[in-house]
Amino acid sequence: MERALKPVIEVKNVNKSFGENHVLRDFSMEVVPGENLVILGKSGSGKSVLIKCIIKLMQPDSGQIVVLDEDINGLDQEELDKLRAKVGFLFQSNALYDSMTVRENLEFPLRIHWTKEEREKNAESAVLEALEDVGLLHTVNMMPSELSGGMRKRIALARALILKPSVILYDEPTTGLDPITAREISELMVSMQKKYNATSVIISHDMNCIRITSNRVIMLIEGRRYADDTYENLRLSKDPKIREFFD
Ligand SMILES: Nc1ncnc2c1ncn2[C@@H]1O[C@H](COP(=O)(O)OP(=O)(O)OP(=O)(O)O)[C@@H](O)[C@H]1O
Repeated sequence: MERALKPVIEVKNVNKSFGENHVLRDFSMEVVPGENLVILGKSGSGKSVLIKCIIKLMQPDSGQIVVLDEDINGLDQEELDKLRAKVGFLFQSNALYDSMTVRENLEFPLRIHWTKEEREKNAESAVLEALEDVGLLHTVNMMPSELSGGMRKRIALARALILKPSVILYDEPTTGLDPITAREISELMVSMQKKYNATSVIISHDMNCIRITSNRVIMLIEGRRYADDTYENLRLSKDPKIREFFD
């Protein structure tokens, strides 16, 4: 019998509370190589808390998280930095530096994770390739303030991809965009996943984005994994809690 693919991310029995607010309740999931997994949940259901725990911007109260074979709880800062080079993160806010050009924004991860020699040799071609990937080569010397919301999102995506991560985490990638731009970004996410053969975890409640990007959807309700299925099967579900997202 063929062995199941080894998960890229394993979240095991994670709990996270803020005072009386029990956000994640014994939450577990596995993400396998090459899939685009969407975490769907209402506002305030704990999606961002989960993704922050995965990248160790936040500490769970209990449970275990393993990313690319590393139990992240046991990592020191240096090991964590190494792991983060393999995990791209697209923030909801884009988190671009307004005082830096597009080129400087894209060089930022290289400054953290590459040596001076590596940067001198490869930074320019990496920046240009990442910009070409997202169709914005001509913006290399522009400031983020000169770009539209959709363009800023593309630049943030280029920056998340520049180190060619094996895992990409997307926090509500289409929030705040008009429907046409949102669709373009969703399609770009799929083509980037194909080009780099990355594994993606996407937090979203944009049903169109989920339809375009997902291979599988986990529904987070009251801190638990309420459903775990394809978009199409969930769309056909008669469960009222699931229907709420589609109707
Ligand atoms: N640092 C924090 N301190 C206290 N409470 C927090 C903190 N971060 C998140 N929370 C709480 O955890 C719950 C889940 O928040 P989270 O941001 O994960 O929601 P979400 O599902 O991502 O929502 P949205 O779709 O609106 O972004 C909320 O009740 C929120 O108030």
